[in-house]
Amino acid sequence: MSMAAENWAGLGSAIASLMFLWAVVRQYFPSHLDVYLSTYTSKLVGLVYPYIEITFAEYTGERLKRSEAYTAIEAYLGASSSDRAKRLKAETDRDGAQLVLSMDDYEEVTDDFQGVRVWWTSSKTALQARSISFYPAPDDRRFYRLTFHRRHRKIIHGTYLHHVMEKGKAIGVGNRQRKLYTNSSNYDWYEYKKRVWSHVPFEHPATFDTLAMEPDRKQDIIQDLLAFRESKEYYARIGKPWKRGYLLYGPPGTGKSSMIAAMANLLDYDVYDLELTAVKNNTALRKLLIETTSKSIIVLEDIDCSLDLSGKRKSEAPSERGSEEDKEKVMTGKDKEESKVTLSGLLNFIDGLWSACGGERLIVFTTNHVDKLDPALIRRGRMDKHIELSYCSFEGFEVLARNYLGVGEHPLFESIRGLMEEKQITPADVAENLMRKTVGRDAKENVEACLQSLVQALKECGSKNEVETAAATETQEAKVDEG
Ligand SMILES: Nc1ncnc2c1ncn2[C@@H]1O[C@H](COP(=O)(O)OP(=O)(O)OP(=O)(O)O)[C@@H](O)[C@H]1O
Ligand SMILES: [Mg+2]
Repeated sequence: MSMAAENWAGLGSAIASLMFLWAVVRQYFPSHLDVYLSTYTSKLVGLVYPYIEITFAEYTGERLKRSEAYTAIEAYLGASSSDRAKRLKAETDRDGAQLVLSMDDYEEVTDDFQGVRVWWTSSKTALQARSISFYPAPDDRRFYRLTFHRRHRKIIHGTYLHHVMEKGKAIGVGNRQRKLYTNSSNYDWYEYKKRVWSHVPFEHPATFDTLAMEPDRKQDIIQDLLAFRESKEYYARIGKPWKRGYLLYGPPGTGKSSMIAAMANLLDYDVYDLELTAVKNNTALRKLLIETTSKSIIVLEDIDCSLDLSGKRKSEAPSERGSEEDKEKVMTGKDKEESKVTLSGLLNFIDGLWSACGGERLIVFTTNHVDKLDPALIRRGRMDKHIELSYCSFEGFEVLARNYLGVGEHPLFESIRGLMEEKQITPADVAENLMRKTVGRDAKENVEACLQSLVQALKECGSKNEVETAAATETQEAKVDEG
């Protein structure tokens, strides 16, 4: 089969050369005859050349977006051809973090699938010089061409192409460098459009193992996240967009941001850090959401500070289902100049009205003052899981001691347990005390010094009762002021 196929392929290229000659000659024909001629030539070629070709161009349509099919084929061929193709090209990925191999231009590789042989070639056509354009364009149009015998048409259309896409996408996901996106406006000249998100590689090292938290709660969150990731069919069946909202609340330094990084590392997701105060209005907010990709966590940190979302809507707008106008009115408060994102805009954002474009997104809010948020914002269905991150417990301390000092027990642990029961200290403060004190000191001495410093810090901390009384007085005073 292979020899015969090679012969046919040779014949194919001879015919292609003839066609090229023909194309040159044809220019001198009157145009109405030209249409007939092209139809008959393709029919003639079809009779003697039993191969079918499919072309996958790198850019389609308005050339704004790289074709997904092309990217998947590139990854598929890159992985499967690297030991077969004679010429490969190596490029660093966009962040320069790793080398990606792919077939060089004009290279051909064969692929066998369920007993069927196909040929892939990579090629490019040079673009004609453009008139002066605002956006610089690349000089070439690249494409992959798949050639196969027409008797295999069914298997190629039915299963092979699907196999290539699935495999290519999986390889692409495995290869990718995860990213941390932020919403600042900048132009990306190479993608010919204004990008709403800019990104850097995401390299936060926090994991659930390094997070100080009670083991049961930690396990519960991990299970919840993993279940979410595997629930594509489930969400489709119950008719909900495949997304889940998390509200993380608690005092500063209790690990909210660290937990988000741990979530991203656990699920292998990208992170979109949405700075709400930099978003001009609801339309801009929608655009941002549309531009997010799946397998990502969209984070809104310190939501109580980002906007005046402090439950005013409740007192001014009579019901949660108040008219759109009511909602708009309330949120465009004092900061008109800075951001005109309204509460209803934000609610729509969360409800995923605009997330028709694929699923698998987590939305995470963090706040220090959960009581200040509008209940509509954090009701179940919007923020499905509420997680309180609080002062460090002894169990939390044990995690930190293992991480920072590599010790699971020590004579000082007992007094630390006692102190922790009555004092309030944040995990951030505990962590700070457990940081290595001096370089070169012997490990045992260092452990001792760190734990002593923690004991000292605990002694200086406010006791739980004192802190609670102070907080209550503060709230009381605030209420009197408002009154
Ligand atoms: N639960 C925790 N487990 C491990 N480390 C923690 C934890 N909480 C805080 N830390 C340490 O303290 C530092 C600050 O924590 P983080 O930024 O996560 O706090 P936060 O809750 O987001 O605070 P803020 O409300 O001010 O944003 C982290 O770099 C981390 O090292
Ligand atoms: Mg934080």
